[in-house]
Amino acid sequence: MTEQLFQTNEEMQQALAKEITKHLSSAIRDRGRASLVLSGGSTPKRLFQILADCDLDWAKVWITLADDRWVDPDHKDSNEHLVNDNLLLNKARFATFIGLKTPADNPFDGANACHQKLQDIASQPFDVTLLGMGADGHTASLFPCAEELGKAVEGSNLVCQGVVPKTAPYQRMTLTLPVLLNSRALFLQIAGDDKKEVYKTACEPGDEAQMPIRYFIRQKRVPLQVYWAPKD
Ligand SMILES: O=C1O[C@H](COP(=O)(O)O)[C@@H](O)[C@H](O)[C@H]1O
Repeated sequence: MTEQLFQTNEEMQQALAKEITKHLSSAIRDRGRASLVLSGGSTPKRLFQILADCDLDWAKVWITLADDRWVDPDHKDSNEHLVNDNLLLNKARFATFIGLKTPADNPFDGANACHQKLQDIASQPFDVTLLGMGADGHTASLFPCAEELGKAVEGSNLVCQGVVPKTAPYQRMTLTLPVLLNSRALFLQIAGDDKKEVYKTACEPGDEAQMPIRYFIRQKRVPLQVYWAPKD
């Protein structure tokens, strides 16, 4: 695991964009294509805007989400909406985006169709996975105390799992822990002093199910690269 602390939020966003682009470029060079798994929330918006202008053969890049709220893709709280509005523009408009939302009424009914859509992503293991973290220690939509957490971290035949958080609004779809860890590079992007404290607590001993980010901090499969900066 590595930790990088930046003086400003912009420095972090620029550094992370450079690092992600480097991994995607190597993947394209070595395997002819690349895959990128993104998180939503407020923290990565600027990163997406920077990435949208990065020089990369975006037509060879497949993008999906670590999780999304089960709302229409044009809803203001949809992670798909965030990606559409901030990343899939300019140079990055040639990328192939596969969202998690389906027309089903809820993520449980939508799980099979979502699983099928994700089979189309052209490069697995994922080349880059970007995680965020909530104030309750959730990451992706692996929420503490959610009934579905056990299934989502143990994995099954499905790559995704419907979740009803007890600590946040909206039903969600999340990629499962084994699928998220099936990545060549894994980044955790967090901003603000409050999140730094949550992260410090997560690094201490304690139940993983209480702070699911611990599954990623403690695993040995792929080094977790932590990027932190003030909110600005
Ligand atoms: O609910 C979510 O929140 C987390 C963190 O969001 P932020 O606003 O604190 O940056 C995010 O990682 C996750 O993808 C999203 O669904």
